[in-house]
Amino acid sequence: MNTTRVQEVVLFEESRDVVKFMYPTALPSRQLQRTCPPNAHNGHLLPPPSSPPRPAFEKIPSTSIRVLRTVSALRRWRRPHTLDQRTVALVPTMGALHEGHLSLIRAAARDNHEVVVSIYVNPAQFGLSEDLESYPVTWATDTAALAALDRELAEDGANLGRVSAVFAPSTAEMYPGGFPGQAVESKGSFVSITPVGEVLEGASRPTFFRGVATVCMKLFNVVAPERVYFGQKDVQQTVVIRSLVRDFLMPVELVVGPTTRAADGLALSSRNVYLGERRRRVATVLHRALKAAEAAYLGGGREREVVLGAARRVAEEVLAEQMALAPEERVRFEVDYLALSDPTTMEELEVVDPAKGGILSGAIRMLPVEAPQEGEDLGHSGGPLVRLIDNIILPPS
Ligand SMILES: Nc1ncnc2c1ncn2[C@@H]1O[C@H](COP(=O)(O)OP(=O)(O)OP(=O)(O)O)[C@@H](O)[C@H]1O
Ligand SMILES: CC(C)(CO)[C@@H](O)C(=O)[O-]
Ligand code: BAL
Repeated sequence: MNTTRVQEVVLFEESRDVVKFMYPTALPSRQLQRTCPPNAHNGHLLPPPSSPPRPAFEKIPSTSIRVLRTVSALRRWRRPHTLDQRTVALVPTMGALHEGHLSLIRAAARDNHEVVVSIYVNPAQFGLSEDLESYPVTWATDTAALAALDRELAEDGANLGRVSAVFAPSTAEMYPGGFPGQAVESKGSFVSITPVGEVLEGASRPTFFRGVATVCMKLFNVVAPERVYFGQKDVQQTVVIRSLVRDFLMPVELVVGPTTRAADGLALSSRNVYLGERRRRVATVLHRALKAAEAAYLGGGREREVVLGAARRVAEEVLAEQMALAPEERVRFEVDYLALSDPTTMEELEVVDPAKGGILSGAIRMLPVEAPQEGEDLGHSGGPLVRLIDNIILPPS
């Protein structure tokens, strides 16, 4: 077999995009010269002077953060980092960025040379009757937040990297086979992670984890990150992603960041913008209920009824208080579920094994306000039904 060593020749270099071509060094130098176009100089190939200027790369203004909109542009951007052994982290998001997202990006920048933030509202994870059409899209404020965060990261010498790129593909890029089905029975190329994707959030949103696993598989394939960063706020999603990575032998490390909360305990979430002022005040009920369950566990409770009973009582008390108010003041909500689960499978537990710990989680539906008042802030999109989730980890003792 002919074993030839290769030499890298930089074809062109713009900003951080370097495209390298491989030439066999075993070729005699005259042959090597003939292989190269006539504008080659000292091994570097320069564009001919008459060639039209290449379009500038799209960047977030006043930053070096690249905006990449196609799979091929992302792969082109990625290639030199593989050759240079620079670690790449991916923080997948659906935009409408808040401090929770920024905390994940900070964690990614601490330990990786390059950080890619994806902003993509993935239709496949929205059920047919869910809020795909009204999901907040806030590109201008998102890019401003990333620019400000990038400046902050640059000033902190402890970080290995900064925000390198935003991947903001279209649905045609992400689903080349056509718009993905949102119905349970839709056909298409989907990744299903069961049984963990079928319980709790998966039971309430039957296409949700199929859509999440499918889009994350695509994002991981395109970005080829060494590490991916997800938030504990969506705890079942982290369990699904852990299974995806394990079962499809994906060479990526999953890092889970803690839930960022508002001062009153409400978990930050892009969907909080739907709440409006009246419902925002009551939306802490889920966190308060889970805290009561946590206190029951820390006080020695181990049985499901003891732990979850404490959470249910809080939810019932808050609802009773609200229902005692006039329709123009009150806030109605429904508890979708409160659960005590195994931390690795999300299977519901009858009794917590303190050596393993558990996950307390829940979802509530905040119903649209009754009797809206003149000028009342009803929230984004007129204040539709909002489904909120939250969780607390019961650590092993
Ligand atoms: N409060 C938070 N703290 C830490 N991470 C979070 C928080 N909220 C969201 N994340 C994480 O950010 C990533 C992107 O989430 P996403 O863009 O769906 O935001 P979101 O606020 O969860 O939106 P939604 O309201 O649609 O659930 C996910 O890994 C998610 O877990
Ligand atoms: C992981 C994710 C970006 C996939 O669309 C989404 O589910 C989210 O934002 O949590
Ligand atoms: N944060 C999870 C995305 C979703 O609820 O669709």
